[in-house]
Amino acid sequence: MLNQDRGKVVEIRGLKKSFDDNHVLMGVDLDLYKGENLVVLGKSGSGKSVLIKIMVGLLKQDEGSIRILGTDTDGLTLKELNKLRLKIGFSFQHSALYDSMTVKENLEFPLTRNIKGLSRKEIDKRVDELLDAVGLPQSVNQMPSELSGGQKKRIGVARTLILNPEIMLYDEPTAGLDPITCMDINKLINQVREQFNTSSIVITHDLTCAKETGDRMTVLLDGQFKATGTFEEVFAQASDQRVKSFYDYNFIK
Ligand SMILES: Nc1ncnc2c1ncn2[C@@H]1O[C@H](COP(=O)(O)OP(=O)(O)OP(=O)(O)O)[C@@H](O)[C@H]1O
Repeated sequence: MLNQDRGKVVEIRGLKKSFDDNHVLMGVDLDLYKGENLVVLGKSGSGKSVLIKIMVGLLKQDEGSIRILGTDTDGLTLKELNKLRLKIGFSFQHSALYDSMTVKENLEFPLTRNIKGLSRKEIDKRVDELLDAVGLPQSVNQMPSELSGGQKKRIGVARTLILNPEIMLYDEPTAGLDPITCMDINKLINQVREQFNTSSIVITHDLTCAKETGDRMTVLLDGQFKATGTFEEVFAQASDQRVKSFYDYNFIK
């Protein structure tokens, strides 16, 4: 079945955001379909993180509407917004693990904070499931400082998944990693989609990551999406010279 036939989990229309004279988003439309990985490409400073932060309510848009899992975010009370947020997993660029906690404690933290009354056995089971899913069961008692960059990303993904989100937002998942580890993380993103039935937005400027993980991609340029489609549609048929040059800089021909 085509992803488009499964319905939308995110629908953004006419999103605008400026910081004084810095007009970052200037009328952005975005659809995320159930079960797809959508890649948002854009150079540094183009507004990718601002878009994601608005989606999870960390920033407020100036104009435009956001519909997530059938709910319009505008006008929600804080309680309603927090409930919706639990269905969105935000995997931060720098993993955002707590340095003073073990891997197990890092994973338990969002679980016990958001779901009351879980037994010790249930918590341990969920932590074990997630560590297995990201291939790091042996790291359960390690401290973040003992993990490699790629391992930290995996634990960050496990921690994001622990609340069973329907939507995953990956912010620069391969930033700062060597090419082999990037490949592993790309595989993990695809595996997470299959195993946890998530729909995902992957924010990146890594074209290999985009090609490996994206069913569709869209390029953020000058505050708007300039091209949307499959990797081939966006880059082979690009009419915008800046979209083309984005490709040329990433791939040595
Ligand atoms: N809270 C803020 N206050 C003022 N300006 C901001 C704020 N957050 C972001 N900006 C500005 O918005 C623009 C887009 O920033 P953003 O972090 O979204 O870029 P990005 O595309 O994610 O870049 P990168 O790939 O480097 O992370 C930048 O010019 C940045 O300075």
